Amino acid sequence: MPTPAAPPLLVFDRVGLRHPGGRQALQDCSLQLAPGEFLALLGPSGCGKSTLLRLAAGLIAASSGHVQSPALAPGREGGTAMVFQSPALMPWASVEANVMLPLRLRGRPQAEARAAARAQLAQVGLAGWEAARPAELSGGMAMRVAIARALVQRPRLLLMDEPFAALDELSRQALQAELLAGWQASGCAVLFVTHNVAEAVVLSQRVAVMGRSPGCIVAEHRIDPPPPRAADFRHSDAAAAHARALSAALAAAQAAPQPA
Ligand SMILES: Nc1ncnc2c1ncn2[C@@H]1O[C@H](COP(=O)(O)OP(=O)(O)OP(=O)(O)O)[C@@H](O)[C@H]1O
Repeated sequence: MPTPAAPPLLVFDRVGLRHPGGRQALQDCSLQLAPGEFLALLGPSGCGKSTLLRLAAGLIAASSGHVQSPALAPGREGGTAMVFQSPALMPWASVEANVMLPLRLRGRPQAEARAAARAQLAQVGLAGWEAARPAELSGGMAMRVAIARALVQRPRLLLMDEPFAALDELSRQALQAELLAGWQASGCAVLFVTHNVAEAVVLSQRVAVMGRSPGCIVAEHRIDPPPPRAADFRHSDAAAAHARALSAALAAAQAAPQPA
Protein backbone atom coordinates (compact mmCIF):
# COMPACT_ATOMS: atom_id res chain seq x y z
CA MET A 1 0.00 0.00 0.00
CA PRO A 2 1.43 3.46 -0.80
CA THR A 3 2.40 5.53 2.25
CA PRO A 4 0.07 8.50 2.66
CA ALA A 5 1.86 11.82 2.04
CA ALA A 6 2.83 13.70 5.20
CA PRO A 7 0.58 16.70 5.92
CA PRO A 8 2.11 20.00 4.77
CA LEU A 9 4.27 21.92 7.22
CA LEU A 10 3.04 25.29 6.00
CA VAL A 11 -0.09 26.23 4.05
CA PHE A 12 -0.99 29.56 2.47
CA ASP A 13 -4.65 29.42 1.50
CA ARG A 14 -5.81 32.37 -0.67
CA VAL A 15 -3.82 34.78 1.47
CA GLY A 16 -4.21 38.51 1.03
CA LEU A 17 -2.15 41.17 2.78
CA ARG A 18 -2.64 44.91 2.82
CA HIS A 19 0.10 46.76 4.70
CA PRO A 20 -1.31 49.26 7.20
CA GLY A 21 -1.78 52.54 5.35
CA GLY A 22 -0.19 50.94 2.30
CA ARG A 23 -1.13 49.00 -0.77
CA GLN A 24 -2.34 45.45 -1.30
CA ALA A 25 0.94 43.49 -1.28
CA LEU A 26 -0.50 39.98 -1.70
CA GLN A 27 -3.78 38.69 -3.05
CA ASP A 28 -5.12 35.13 -3.34
CA CYS A 29 -1.74 33.68 -2.62
CA SER A 30 -1.84 29.89 -2.26
CA LEU A 31 1.19 27.72 -1.57
CA GLN A 32 2.14 24.61 0.40
CA LEU A 33 5.46 23.50 1.83
CA ALA A 34 6.07 19.86 2.74
CA PRO A 35 8.17 18.81 5.77
CA GLY A 36 11.84 18.75 4.77
CA GLU A 37 11.20 20.36 1.38
CA PHE A 38 13.47 23.05 -0.13
CA LEU A 39 11.28 25.58 -1.91
CA ALA A 40 12.59 28.72 -3.62
CA LEU A 41 10.36 31.76 -3.96
CA LEU A 42 11.35 33.65 -7.11
CA GLY A 43 9.87 36.94 -8.22
CA PRO A 44 10.52 40.49 -9.40
CA SER A 45 11.40 43.24 -6.95
CA GLY A 46 8.44 44.42 -4.91
CA CYS A 47 6.16 41.44 -5.69
CA GLY A 48 5.77 40.56 -2.03
CA LYS A 49 8.35 37.82 -1.39
CA SER A 50 9.54 39.27 1.94
CA THR A 51 5.96 39.95 2.96
CA LEU A 52 5.12 36.29 2.36
CA LEU A 53 8.12 35.25 4.46
CA ARG A 54 7.04 37.53 7.31
CA LEU A 55 3.59 35.93 7.20
CA ALA A 56 5.20 32.47 7.36
CA ALA A 57 7.19 33.58 10.41
CA GLY A 58 4.04 34.87 12.11
CA LEU A 59 5.50 38.39 12.29
CA ILE A 60 2.44 39.84 10.55
CA ALA A 61 -1.12 38.55 10.12
CA ALA A 62 -2.97 37.95 6.86
CA SER A 63 -5.70 40.46 5.94
CA SER A 64 -7.66 37.65 4.24
CA GLY A 65 -7.30 33.91 3.76
CA HIS A 66 -5.30 31.67 6.10
CA VAL A 67 -1.70 30.84 6.94
CA GLN A 68 -1.57 27.49 8.72
CA SER A 69 1.39 25.71 10.28
CA PRO A 70 -0.04 23.39 12.95
CA ALA A 71 3.20 21.40 13.31
CA LEU A 72 5.02 24.62 14.21
CA ALA A 73 2.64 25.61 17.00
CA PRO A 74 4.29 26.92 20.18
CA GLY A 75 5.26 24.09 22.48
CA ARG A 76 6.00 21.66 19.64
CA GLU A 77 9.60 20.49 19.23
CA GLY A 78 11.49 22.41 16.50
CA GLY A 79 10.10 25.77 15.38
CA THR A 80 10.95 28.43 12.83
CA ALA A 81 14.29 30.17 12.31
CA MET A 82 15.00 33.06 9.95
CA VAL A 83 18.07 34.34 8.06
CA PHE A 84 18.08 37.79 6.45
CA GLN A 85 20.15 39.41 3.70
CA SER A 86 22.25 41.05 6.41
CA PRO A 87 23.79 38.59 8.92
CA ALA A 88 22.51 40.79 11.80
CA LEU A 89 25.17 39.64 14.28
CA MET A 90 25.81 41.25 17.66
CA PRO A 91 29.03 43.20 16.92
CA TRP A 92 30.26 43.22 20.51
CA ALA A 93 29.91 39.47 21.04
CA SER A 94 32.09 36.60 19.87
CA VAL A 95 31.08 34.33 16.99
CA GLU A 96 30.35 31.58 19.53
CA ALA A 97 28.19 33.86 21.70
CA ASN A 98 26.21 34.93 18.61
CA VAL A 99 25.41 31.31 17.75
CA MET A 100 24.62 30.42 21.38
CA LEU A 101 22.16 33.31 21.74
CA PRO A 102 18.89 31.60 20.64
CA LEU A 103 19.65 28.59 22.86
CA ARG A 104 20.47 30.76 25.88
CA LEU A 105 17.25 32.76 25.30
CA ARG A 106 15.37 29.45 25.56
CA GLY A 107 17.06 28.70 28.86
CA ARG A 108 19.49 26.03 27.68
CA PRO A 109 22.46 25.68 30.10
CA GLN A 110 25.65 27.52 29.13
CA ALA A 111 27.77 24.40 28.59
CA GLU A 112 25.13 22.69 26.47
CA ALA A 113 24.57 25.80 24.34
CA ARG A 114 28.33 26.24 23.87
CA ALA A 115 28.79 22.63 22.75
CA ALA A 116 25.90 22.91 20.27
CA ALA A 117 27.24 26.22 18.91
CA ARG A 118 30.74 24.78 18.45
CA ALA A 119 29.42 21.73 16.60
CA GLN A 120 27.28 23.93 14.35
CA LEU A 121 30.17 26.31 13.64
CA ALA A 122 32.33 23.34 12.67
CA GLN A 123 29.61 22.20 10.26
CA VAL A 124 29.71 25.55 8.44
CA GLY A 125 33.52 25.50 8.27
CA LEU A 126 34.19 27.98 11.09
CA ALA A 127 35.98 25.76 13.63
CA GLY A 128 38.73 27.90 15.17
CA TRP A 129 36.79 31.16 14.72
CA GLU A 130 34.69 30.84 17.91
CA ALA A 131 36.42 33.73 19.73
CA ALA A 132 36.49 36.11 16.74
CA ARG A 133 34.32 39.24 16.65
CA PRO A 134 32.01 39.83 13.63
CA ALA A 135 34.20 42.75 12.44
CA GLU A 136 37.03 40.26 11.81
CA LEU A 137 34.92 38.18 9.39
CA SER A 138 34.40 38.42 5.63
CA GLY A 139 30.84 38.80 4.35
CA GLY A 140 30.68 35.09 3.53
CA MET A 141 31.95 34.10 6.98
CA ALA A 142 29.47 36.40 8.70
CA MET A 143 26.65 34.79 6.71
CA ARG A 144 27.92 31.33 7.74
CA VAL A 145 27.59 32.47 11.38
CA ALA A 146 24.03 33.63 10.71
CA ILE A 147 23.20 30.24 9.16
CA ALA A 148 24.82 28.43 12.09
CA ARG A 149 22.75 30.56 14.50
CA ALA A 150 19.60 29.47 12.64
CA LEU A 151 20.46 25.77 12.31
CA VAL A 152 21.61 25.41 15.93
CA GLN A 153 17.96 25.86 16.89
CA ARG A 154 17.10 22.62 15.04
CA PRO A 155 14.19 24.35 13.27
CA ARG A 156 11.59 22.43 11.31
CA LEU A 157 11.22 25.49 9.08
CA LEU A 158 14.07 27.76 7.96
CA LEU A 159 13.03 31.03 6.31
CA MET A 160 15.74 32.76 4.25
CA ASP A 161 15.33 36.21 2.69
CA GLU A 162 17.94 36.69 -0.07
CA PRO A 163 20.77 35.66 2.28
CA PHE A 164 23.46 35.54 -0.43
CA ALA A 165 22.45 38.63 -2.44
CA ALA A 166 25.32 40.78 -1.14
CA LEU A 167 28.06 38.17 -1.72
CA ASP A 168 30.45 37.85 -4.65
CA GLU A 169 29.78 34.94 -7.03
CA LEU A 170 32.42 32.55 -5.64
CA SER A 171 31.36 33.12 -2.03
CA ARG A 172 27.74 32.72 -3.08
CA GLN A 173 28.44 29.36 -4.71
CA ALA A 174 30.39 28.14 -1.65
CA LEU A 175 27.57 29.21 0.69
CA GLN A 176 24.99 27.53 -1.54
CA ALA A 177 26.87 24.21 -1.29
CA GLU A 178 27.20 24.57 2.49
CA LEU A 179 23.54 25.45 2.88
CA LEU A 180 22.57 22.33 0.93
CA ALA A 181 24.80 20.21 3.19
CA GLY A 182 23.27 21.83 6.30
CA TRP A 183 19.75 21.32 4.97
CA GLN A 184 20.38 17.66 4.21
CA ALA A 185 21.97 17.09 7.64
CA SER A 186 19.16 18.85 9.52
CA GLY A 187 16.11 17.63 7.58
CA CYS A 188 14.37 21.01 8.02
CA ALA A 189 12.14 22.58 5.37
CA VAL A 190 13.53 25.73 3.72
CA LEU A 191 11.59 28.60 2.17
CA PHE A 192 14.25 30.59 0.29
CA VAL A 193 13.55 33.99 -1.28
CA THR A 194 15.71 34.99 -4.23
CA HIS A 195 15.74 37.16 -7.37
CA ASN A 196 18.31 34.87 -8.89
CA VAL A 197 17.12 32.18 -11.32
CA ALA A 198 20.39 30.19 -11.23
CA GLU A 199 20.36 30.18 -7.43
CA ALA A 200 16.76 28.91 -7.34
CA VAL A 201 17.69 26.06 -9.74
CA VAL A 202 20.84 24.99 -7.87
CA LEU A 203 19.29 25.02 -4.40
CA SER A 204 15.71 23.96 -4.55
CA GLN A 205 13.48 20.97 -5.19
CA ARG A 206 10.64 23.22 -6.31
CA VAL A 207 10.36 26.88 -7.32
CA ALA A 208 7.27 29.04 -6.83
CA VAL A 209 7.26 32.02 -9.19
CA MET A 210 5.53 35.17 -7.96
CA GLY A 211 3.90 37.81 -10.12
CA ARG A 212 2.86 41.32 -9.12
CA SER A 213 1.02 43.34 -8.19
CA PRO A 214 -0.56 42.47 -5.86
CA GLY A 215 1.70 39.48 -5.51
CA CYS A 216 0.52 35.92 -6.00
CA ILE A 217 1.99 32.59 -7.09
CA VAL A 218 1.73 32.39 -10.88
CA ALA A 219 3.72 29.22 -11.60
CA GLU A 220 5.32 26.27 -9.82
CA HIS A 221 8.25 24.37 -11.27
CA ARG A 222 9.88 21.13 -10.01
CA ILE A 223 13.67 20.93 -10.33
CA ASP A 224 14.87 17.47 -11.41
CA PRO A 225 16.89 15.49 -10.62
CA PRO A 226 16.08 15.52 -6.88
CA PRO A 227 18.94 16.20 -4.43
CA PRO A 228 21.59 15.15 -3.65
CA ARG A 229 22.86 16.33 -7.04
CA ALA A 230 26.25 16.09 -8.68
CA ALA A 231 28.68 18.90 -7.76
CA ASP A 232 28.63 20.17 -11.38
CA PHE A 233 24.80 20.26 -11.59
CA ARG A 234 24.88 24.07 -11.96
CA HIS A 235 26.72 23.66 -15.29
CA SER A 236 24.53 20.83 -16.62
CA ASP A 237 22.11 20.91 -19.56
CA ALA A 238 19.30 20.05 -17.11
CA ALA A 239 20.07 23.13 -14.98
CA ALA A 240 20.21 25.33 -18.09
CA ALA A 241 16.81 24.01 -19.24
CA HIS A 242 15.26 24.71 -15.81
CA ALA A 243 16.76 28.23 -15.83
CA ARG A 244 15.27 28.92 -19.27
CA ALA A 245 11.82 27.73 -18.15
CA LEU A 246 11.97 29.85 -14.99
CA SER A 247 13.21 32.94 -16.84
CA ALA A 248 10.28 32.57 -19.24
CA ALA A 249 7.84 32.24 -16.31
CA LEU A 250 9.35 35.35 -14.68
CA ALA A 251 9.14 37.33 -17.92
CA ALA A 252 5.49 36.30 -18.32
CA ALA A 253 4.79 37.35 -14.72
CA GLN A 254 6.38 40.76 -15.36
CA ALA A 255 4.48 41.24 -18.62
CA ALA A 256 1.06 40.37 -17.15
CA PRO A 257 -1.27 43.39 -17.02
CA GLN A 258 -1.15 45.20 -13.68
CA PRO A 259 -4.40 46.04 -11.90
CA ALA A 260 -5.26 49.72 -11.90
N1 LIG B 1 5.77 47.74 6.18
C1 LIG B 1 5.27 48.10 4.99
N2 LIG B 1 4.36 49.12 4.89
C2 LIG B 1 3.82 49.47 3.70
N3 LIG B 1 4.14 48.86 2.52
C3 LIG B 1 5.04 47.86 2.56
C4 LIG B 1 5.65 47.43 3.79
N4 LIG B 1 6.51 46.41 3.51
C5 LIG B 1 6.43 46.21 2.18
N5 LIG B 1 5.55 47.07 1.60
C6 LIG B 1 5.17 47.13 0.17
O1 LIG B 1 4.65 45.85 -0.16
C7 LIG B 1 5.09 45.46 -1.45
C8 LIG B 1 5.86 44.13 -1.33
O2 LIG B 1 7.06 44.36 -0.61
P1 LIG B 1 8.09 43.17 -0.31
O3 LIG B 1 9.25 43.76 0.43
O4 LIG B 1 7.38 42.03 0.32
O5 LIG B 1 8.54 42.76 -1.81
P2 LIG B 1 9.79 41.88 -2.28
O6 LIG B 1 9.30 41.04 -3.40
O7 LIG B 1 10.39 41.16 -1.12
O8 LIG B 1 10.78 43.00 -2.82
P3 LIG B 1 12.37 42.95 -3.02
O9 LIG B 1 12.65 41.78 -3.92
O10 LIG B 1 12.71 44.25 -3.67
O11 LIG B 1 13.00 42.79 -1.65
C9 LIG B 1 5.95 46.58 -1.98
O12 LIG B 1 5.13 47.42 -2.79
C10 LIG B 1 6.38 47.33 -0.73
O13 LIG B 1 6.60 48.70 -1.01
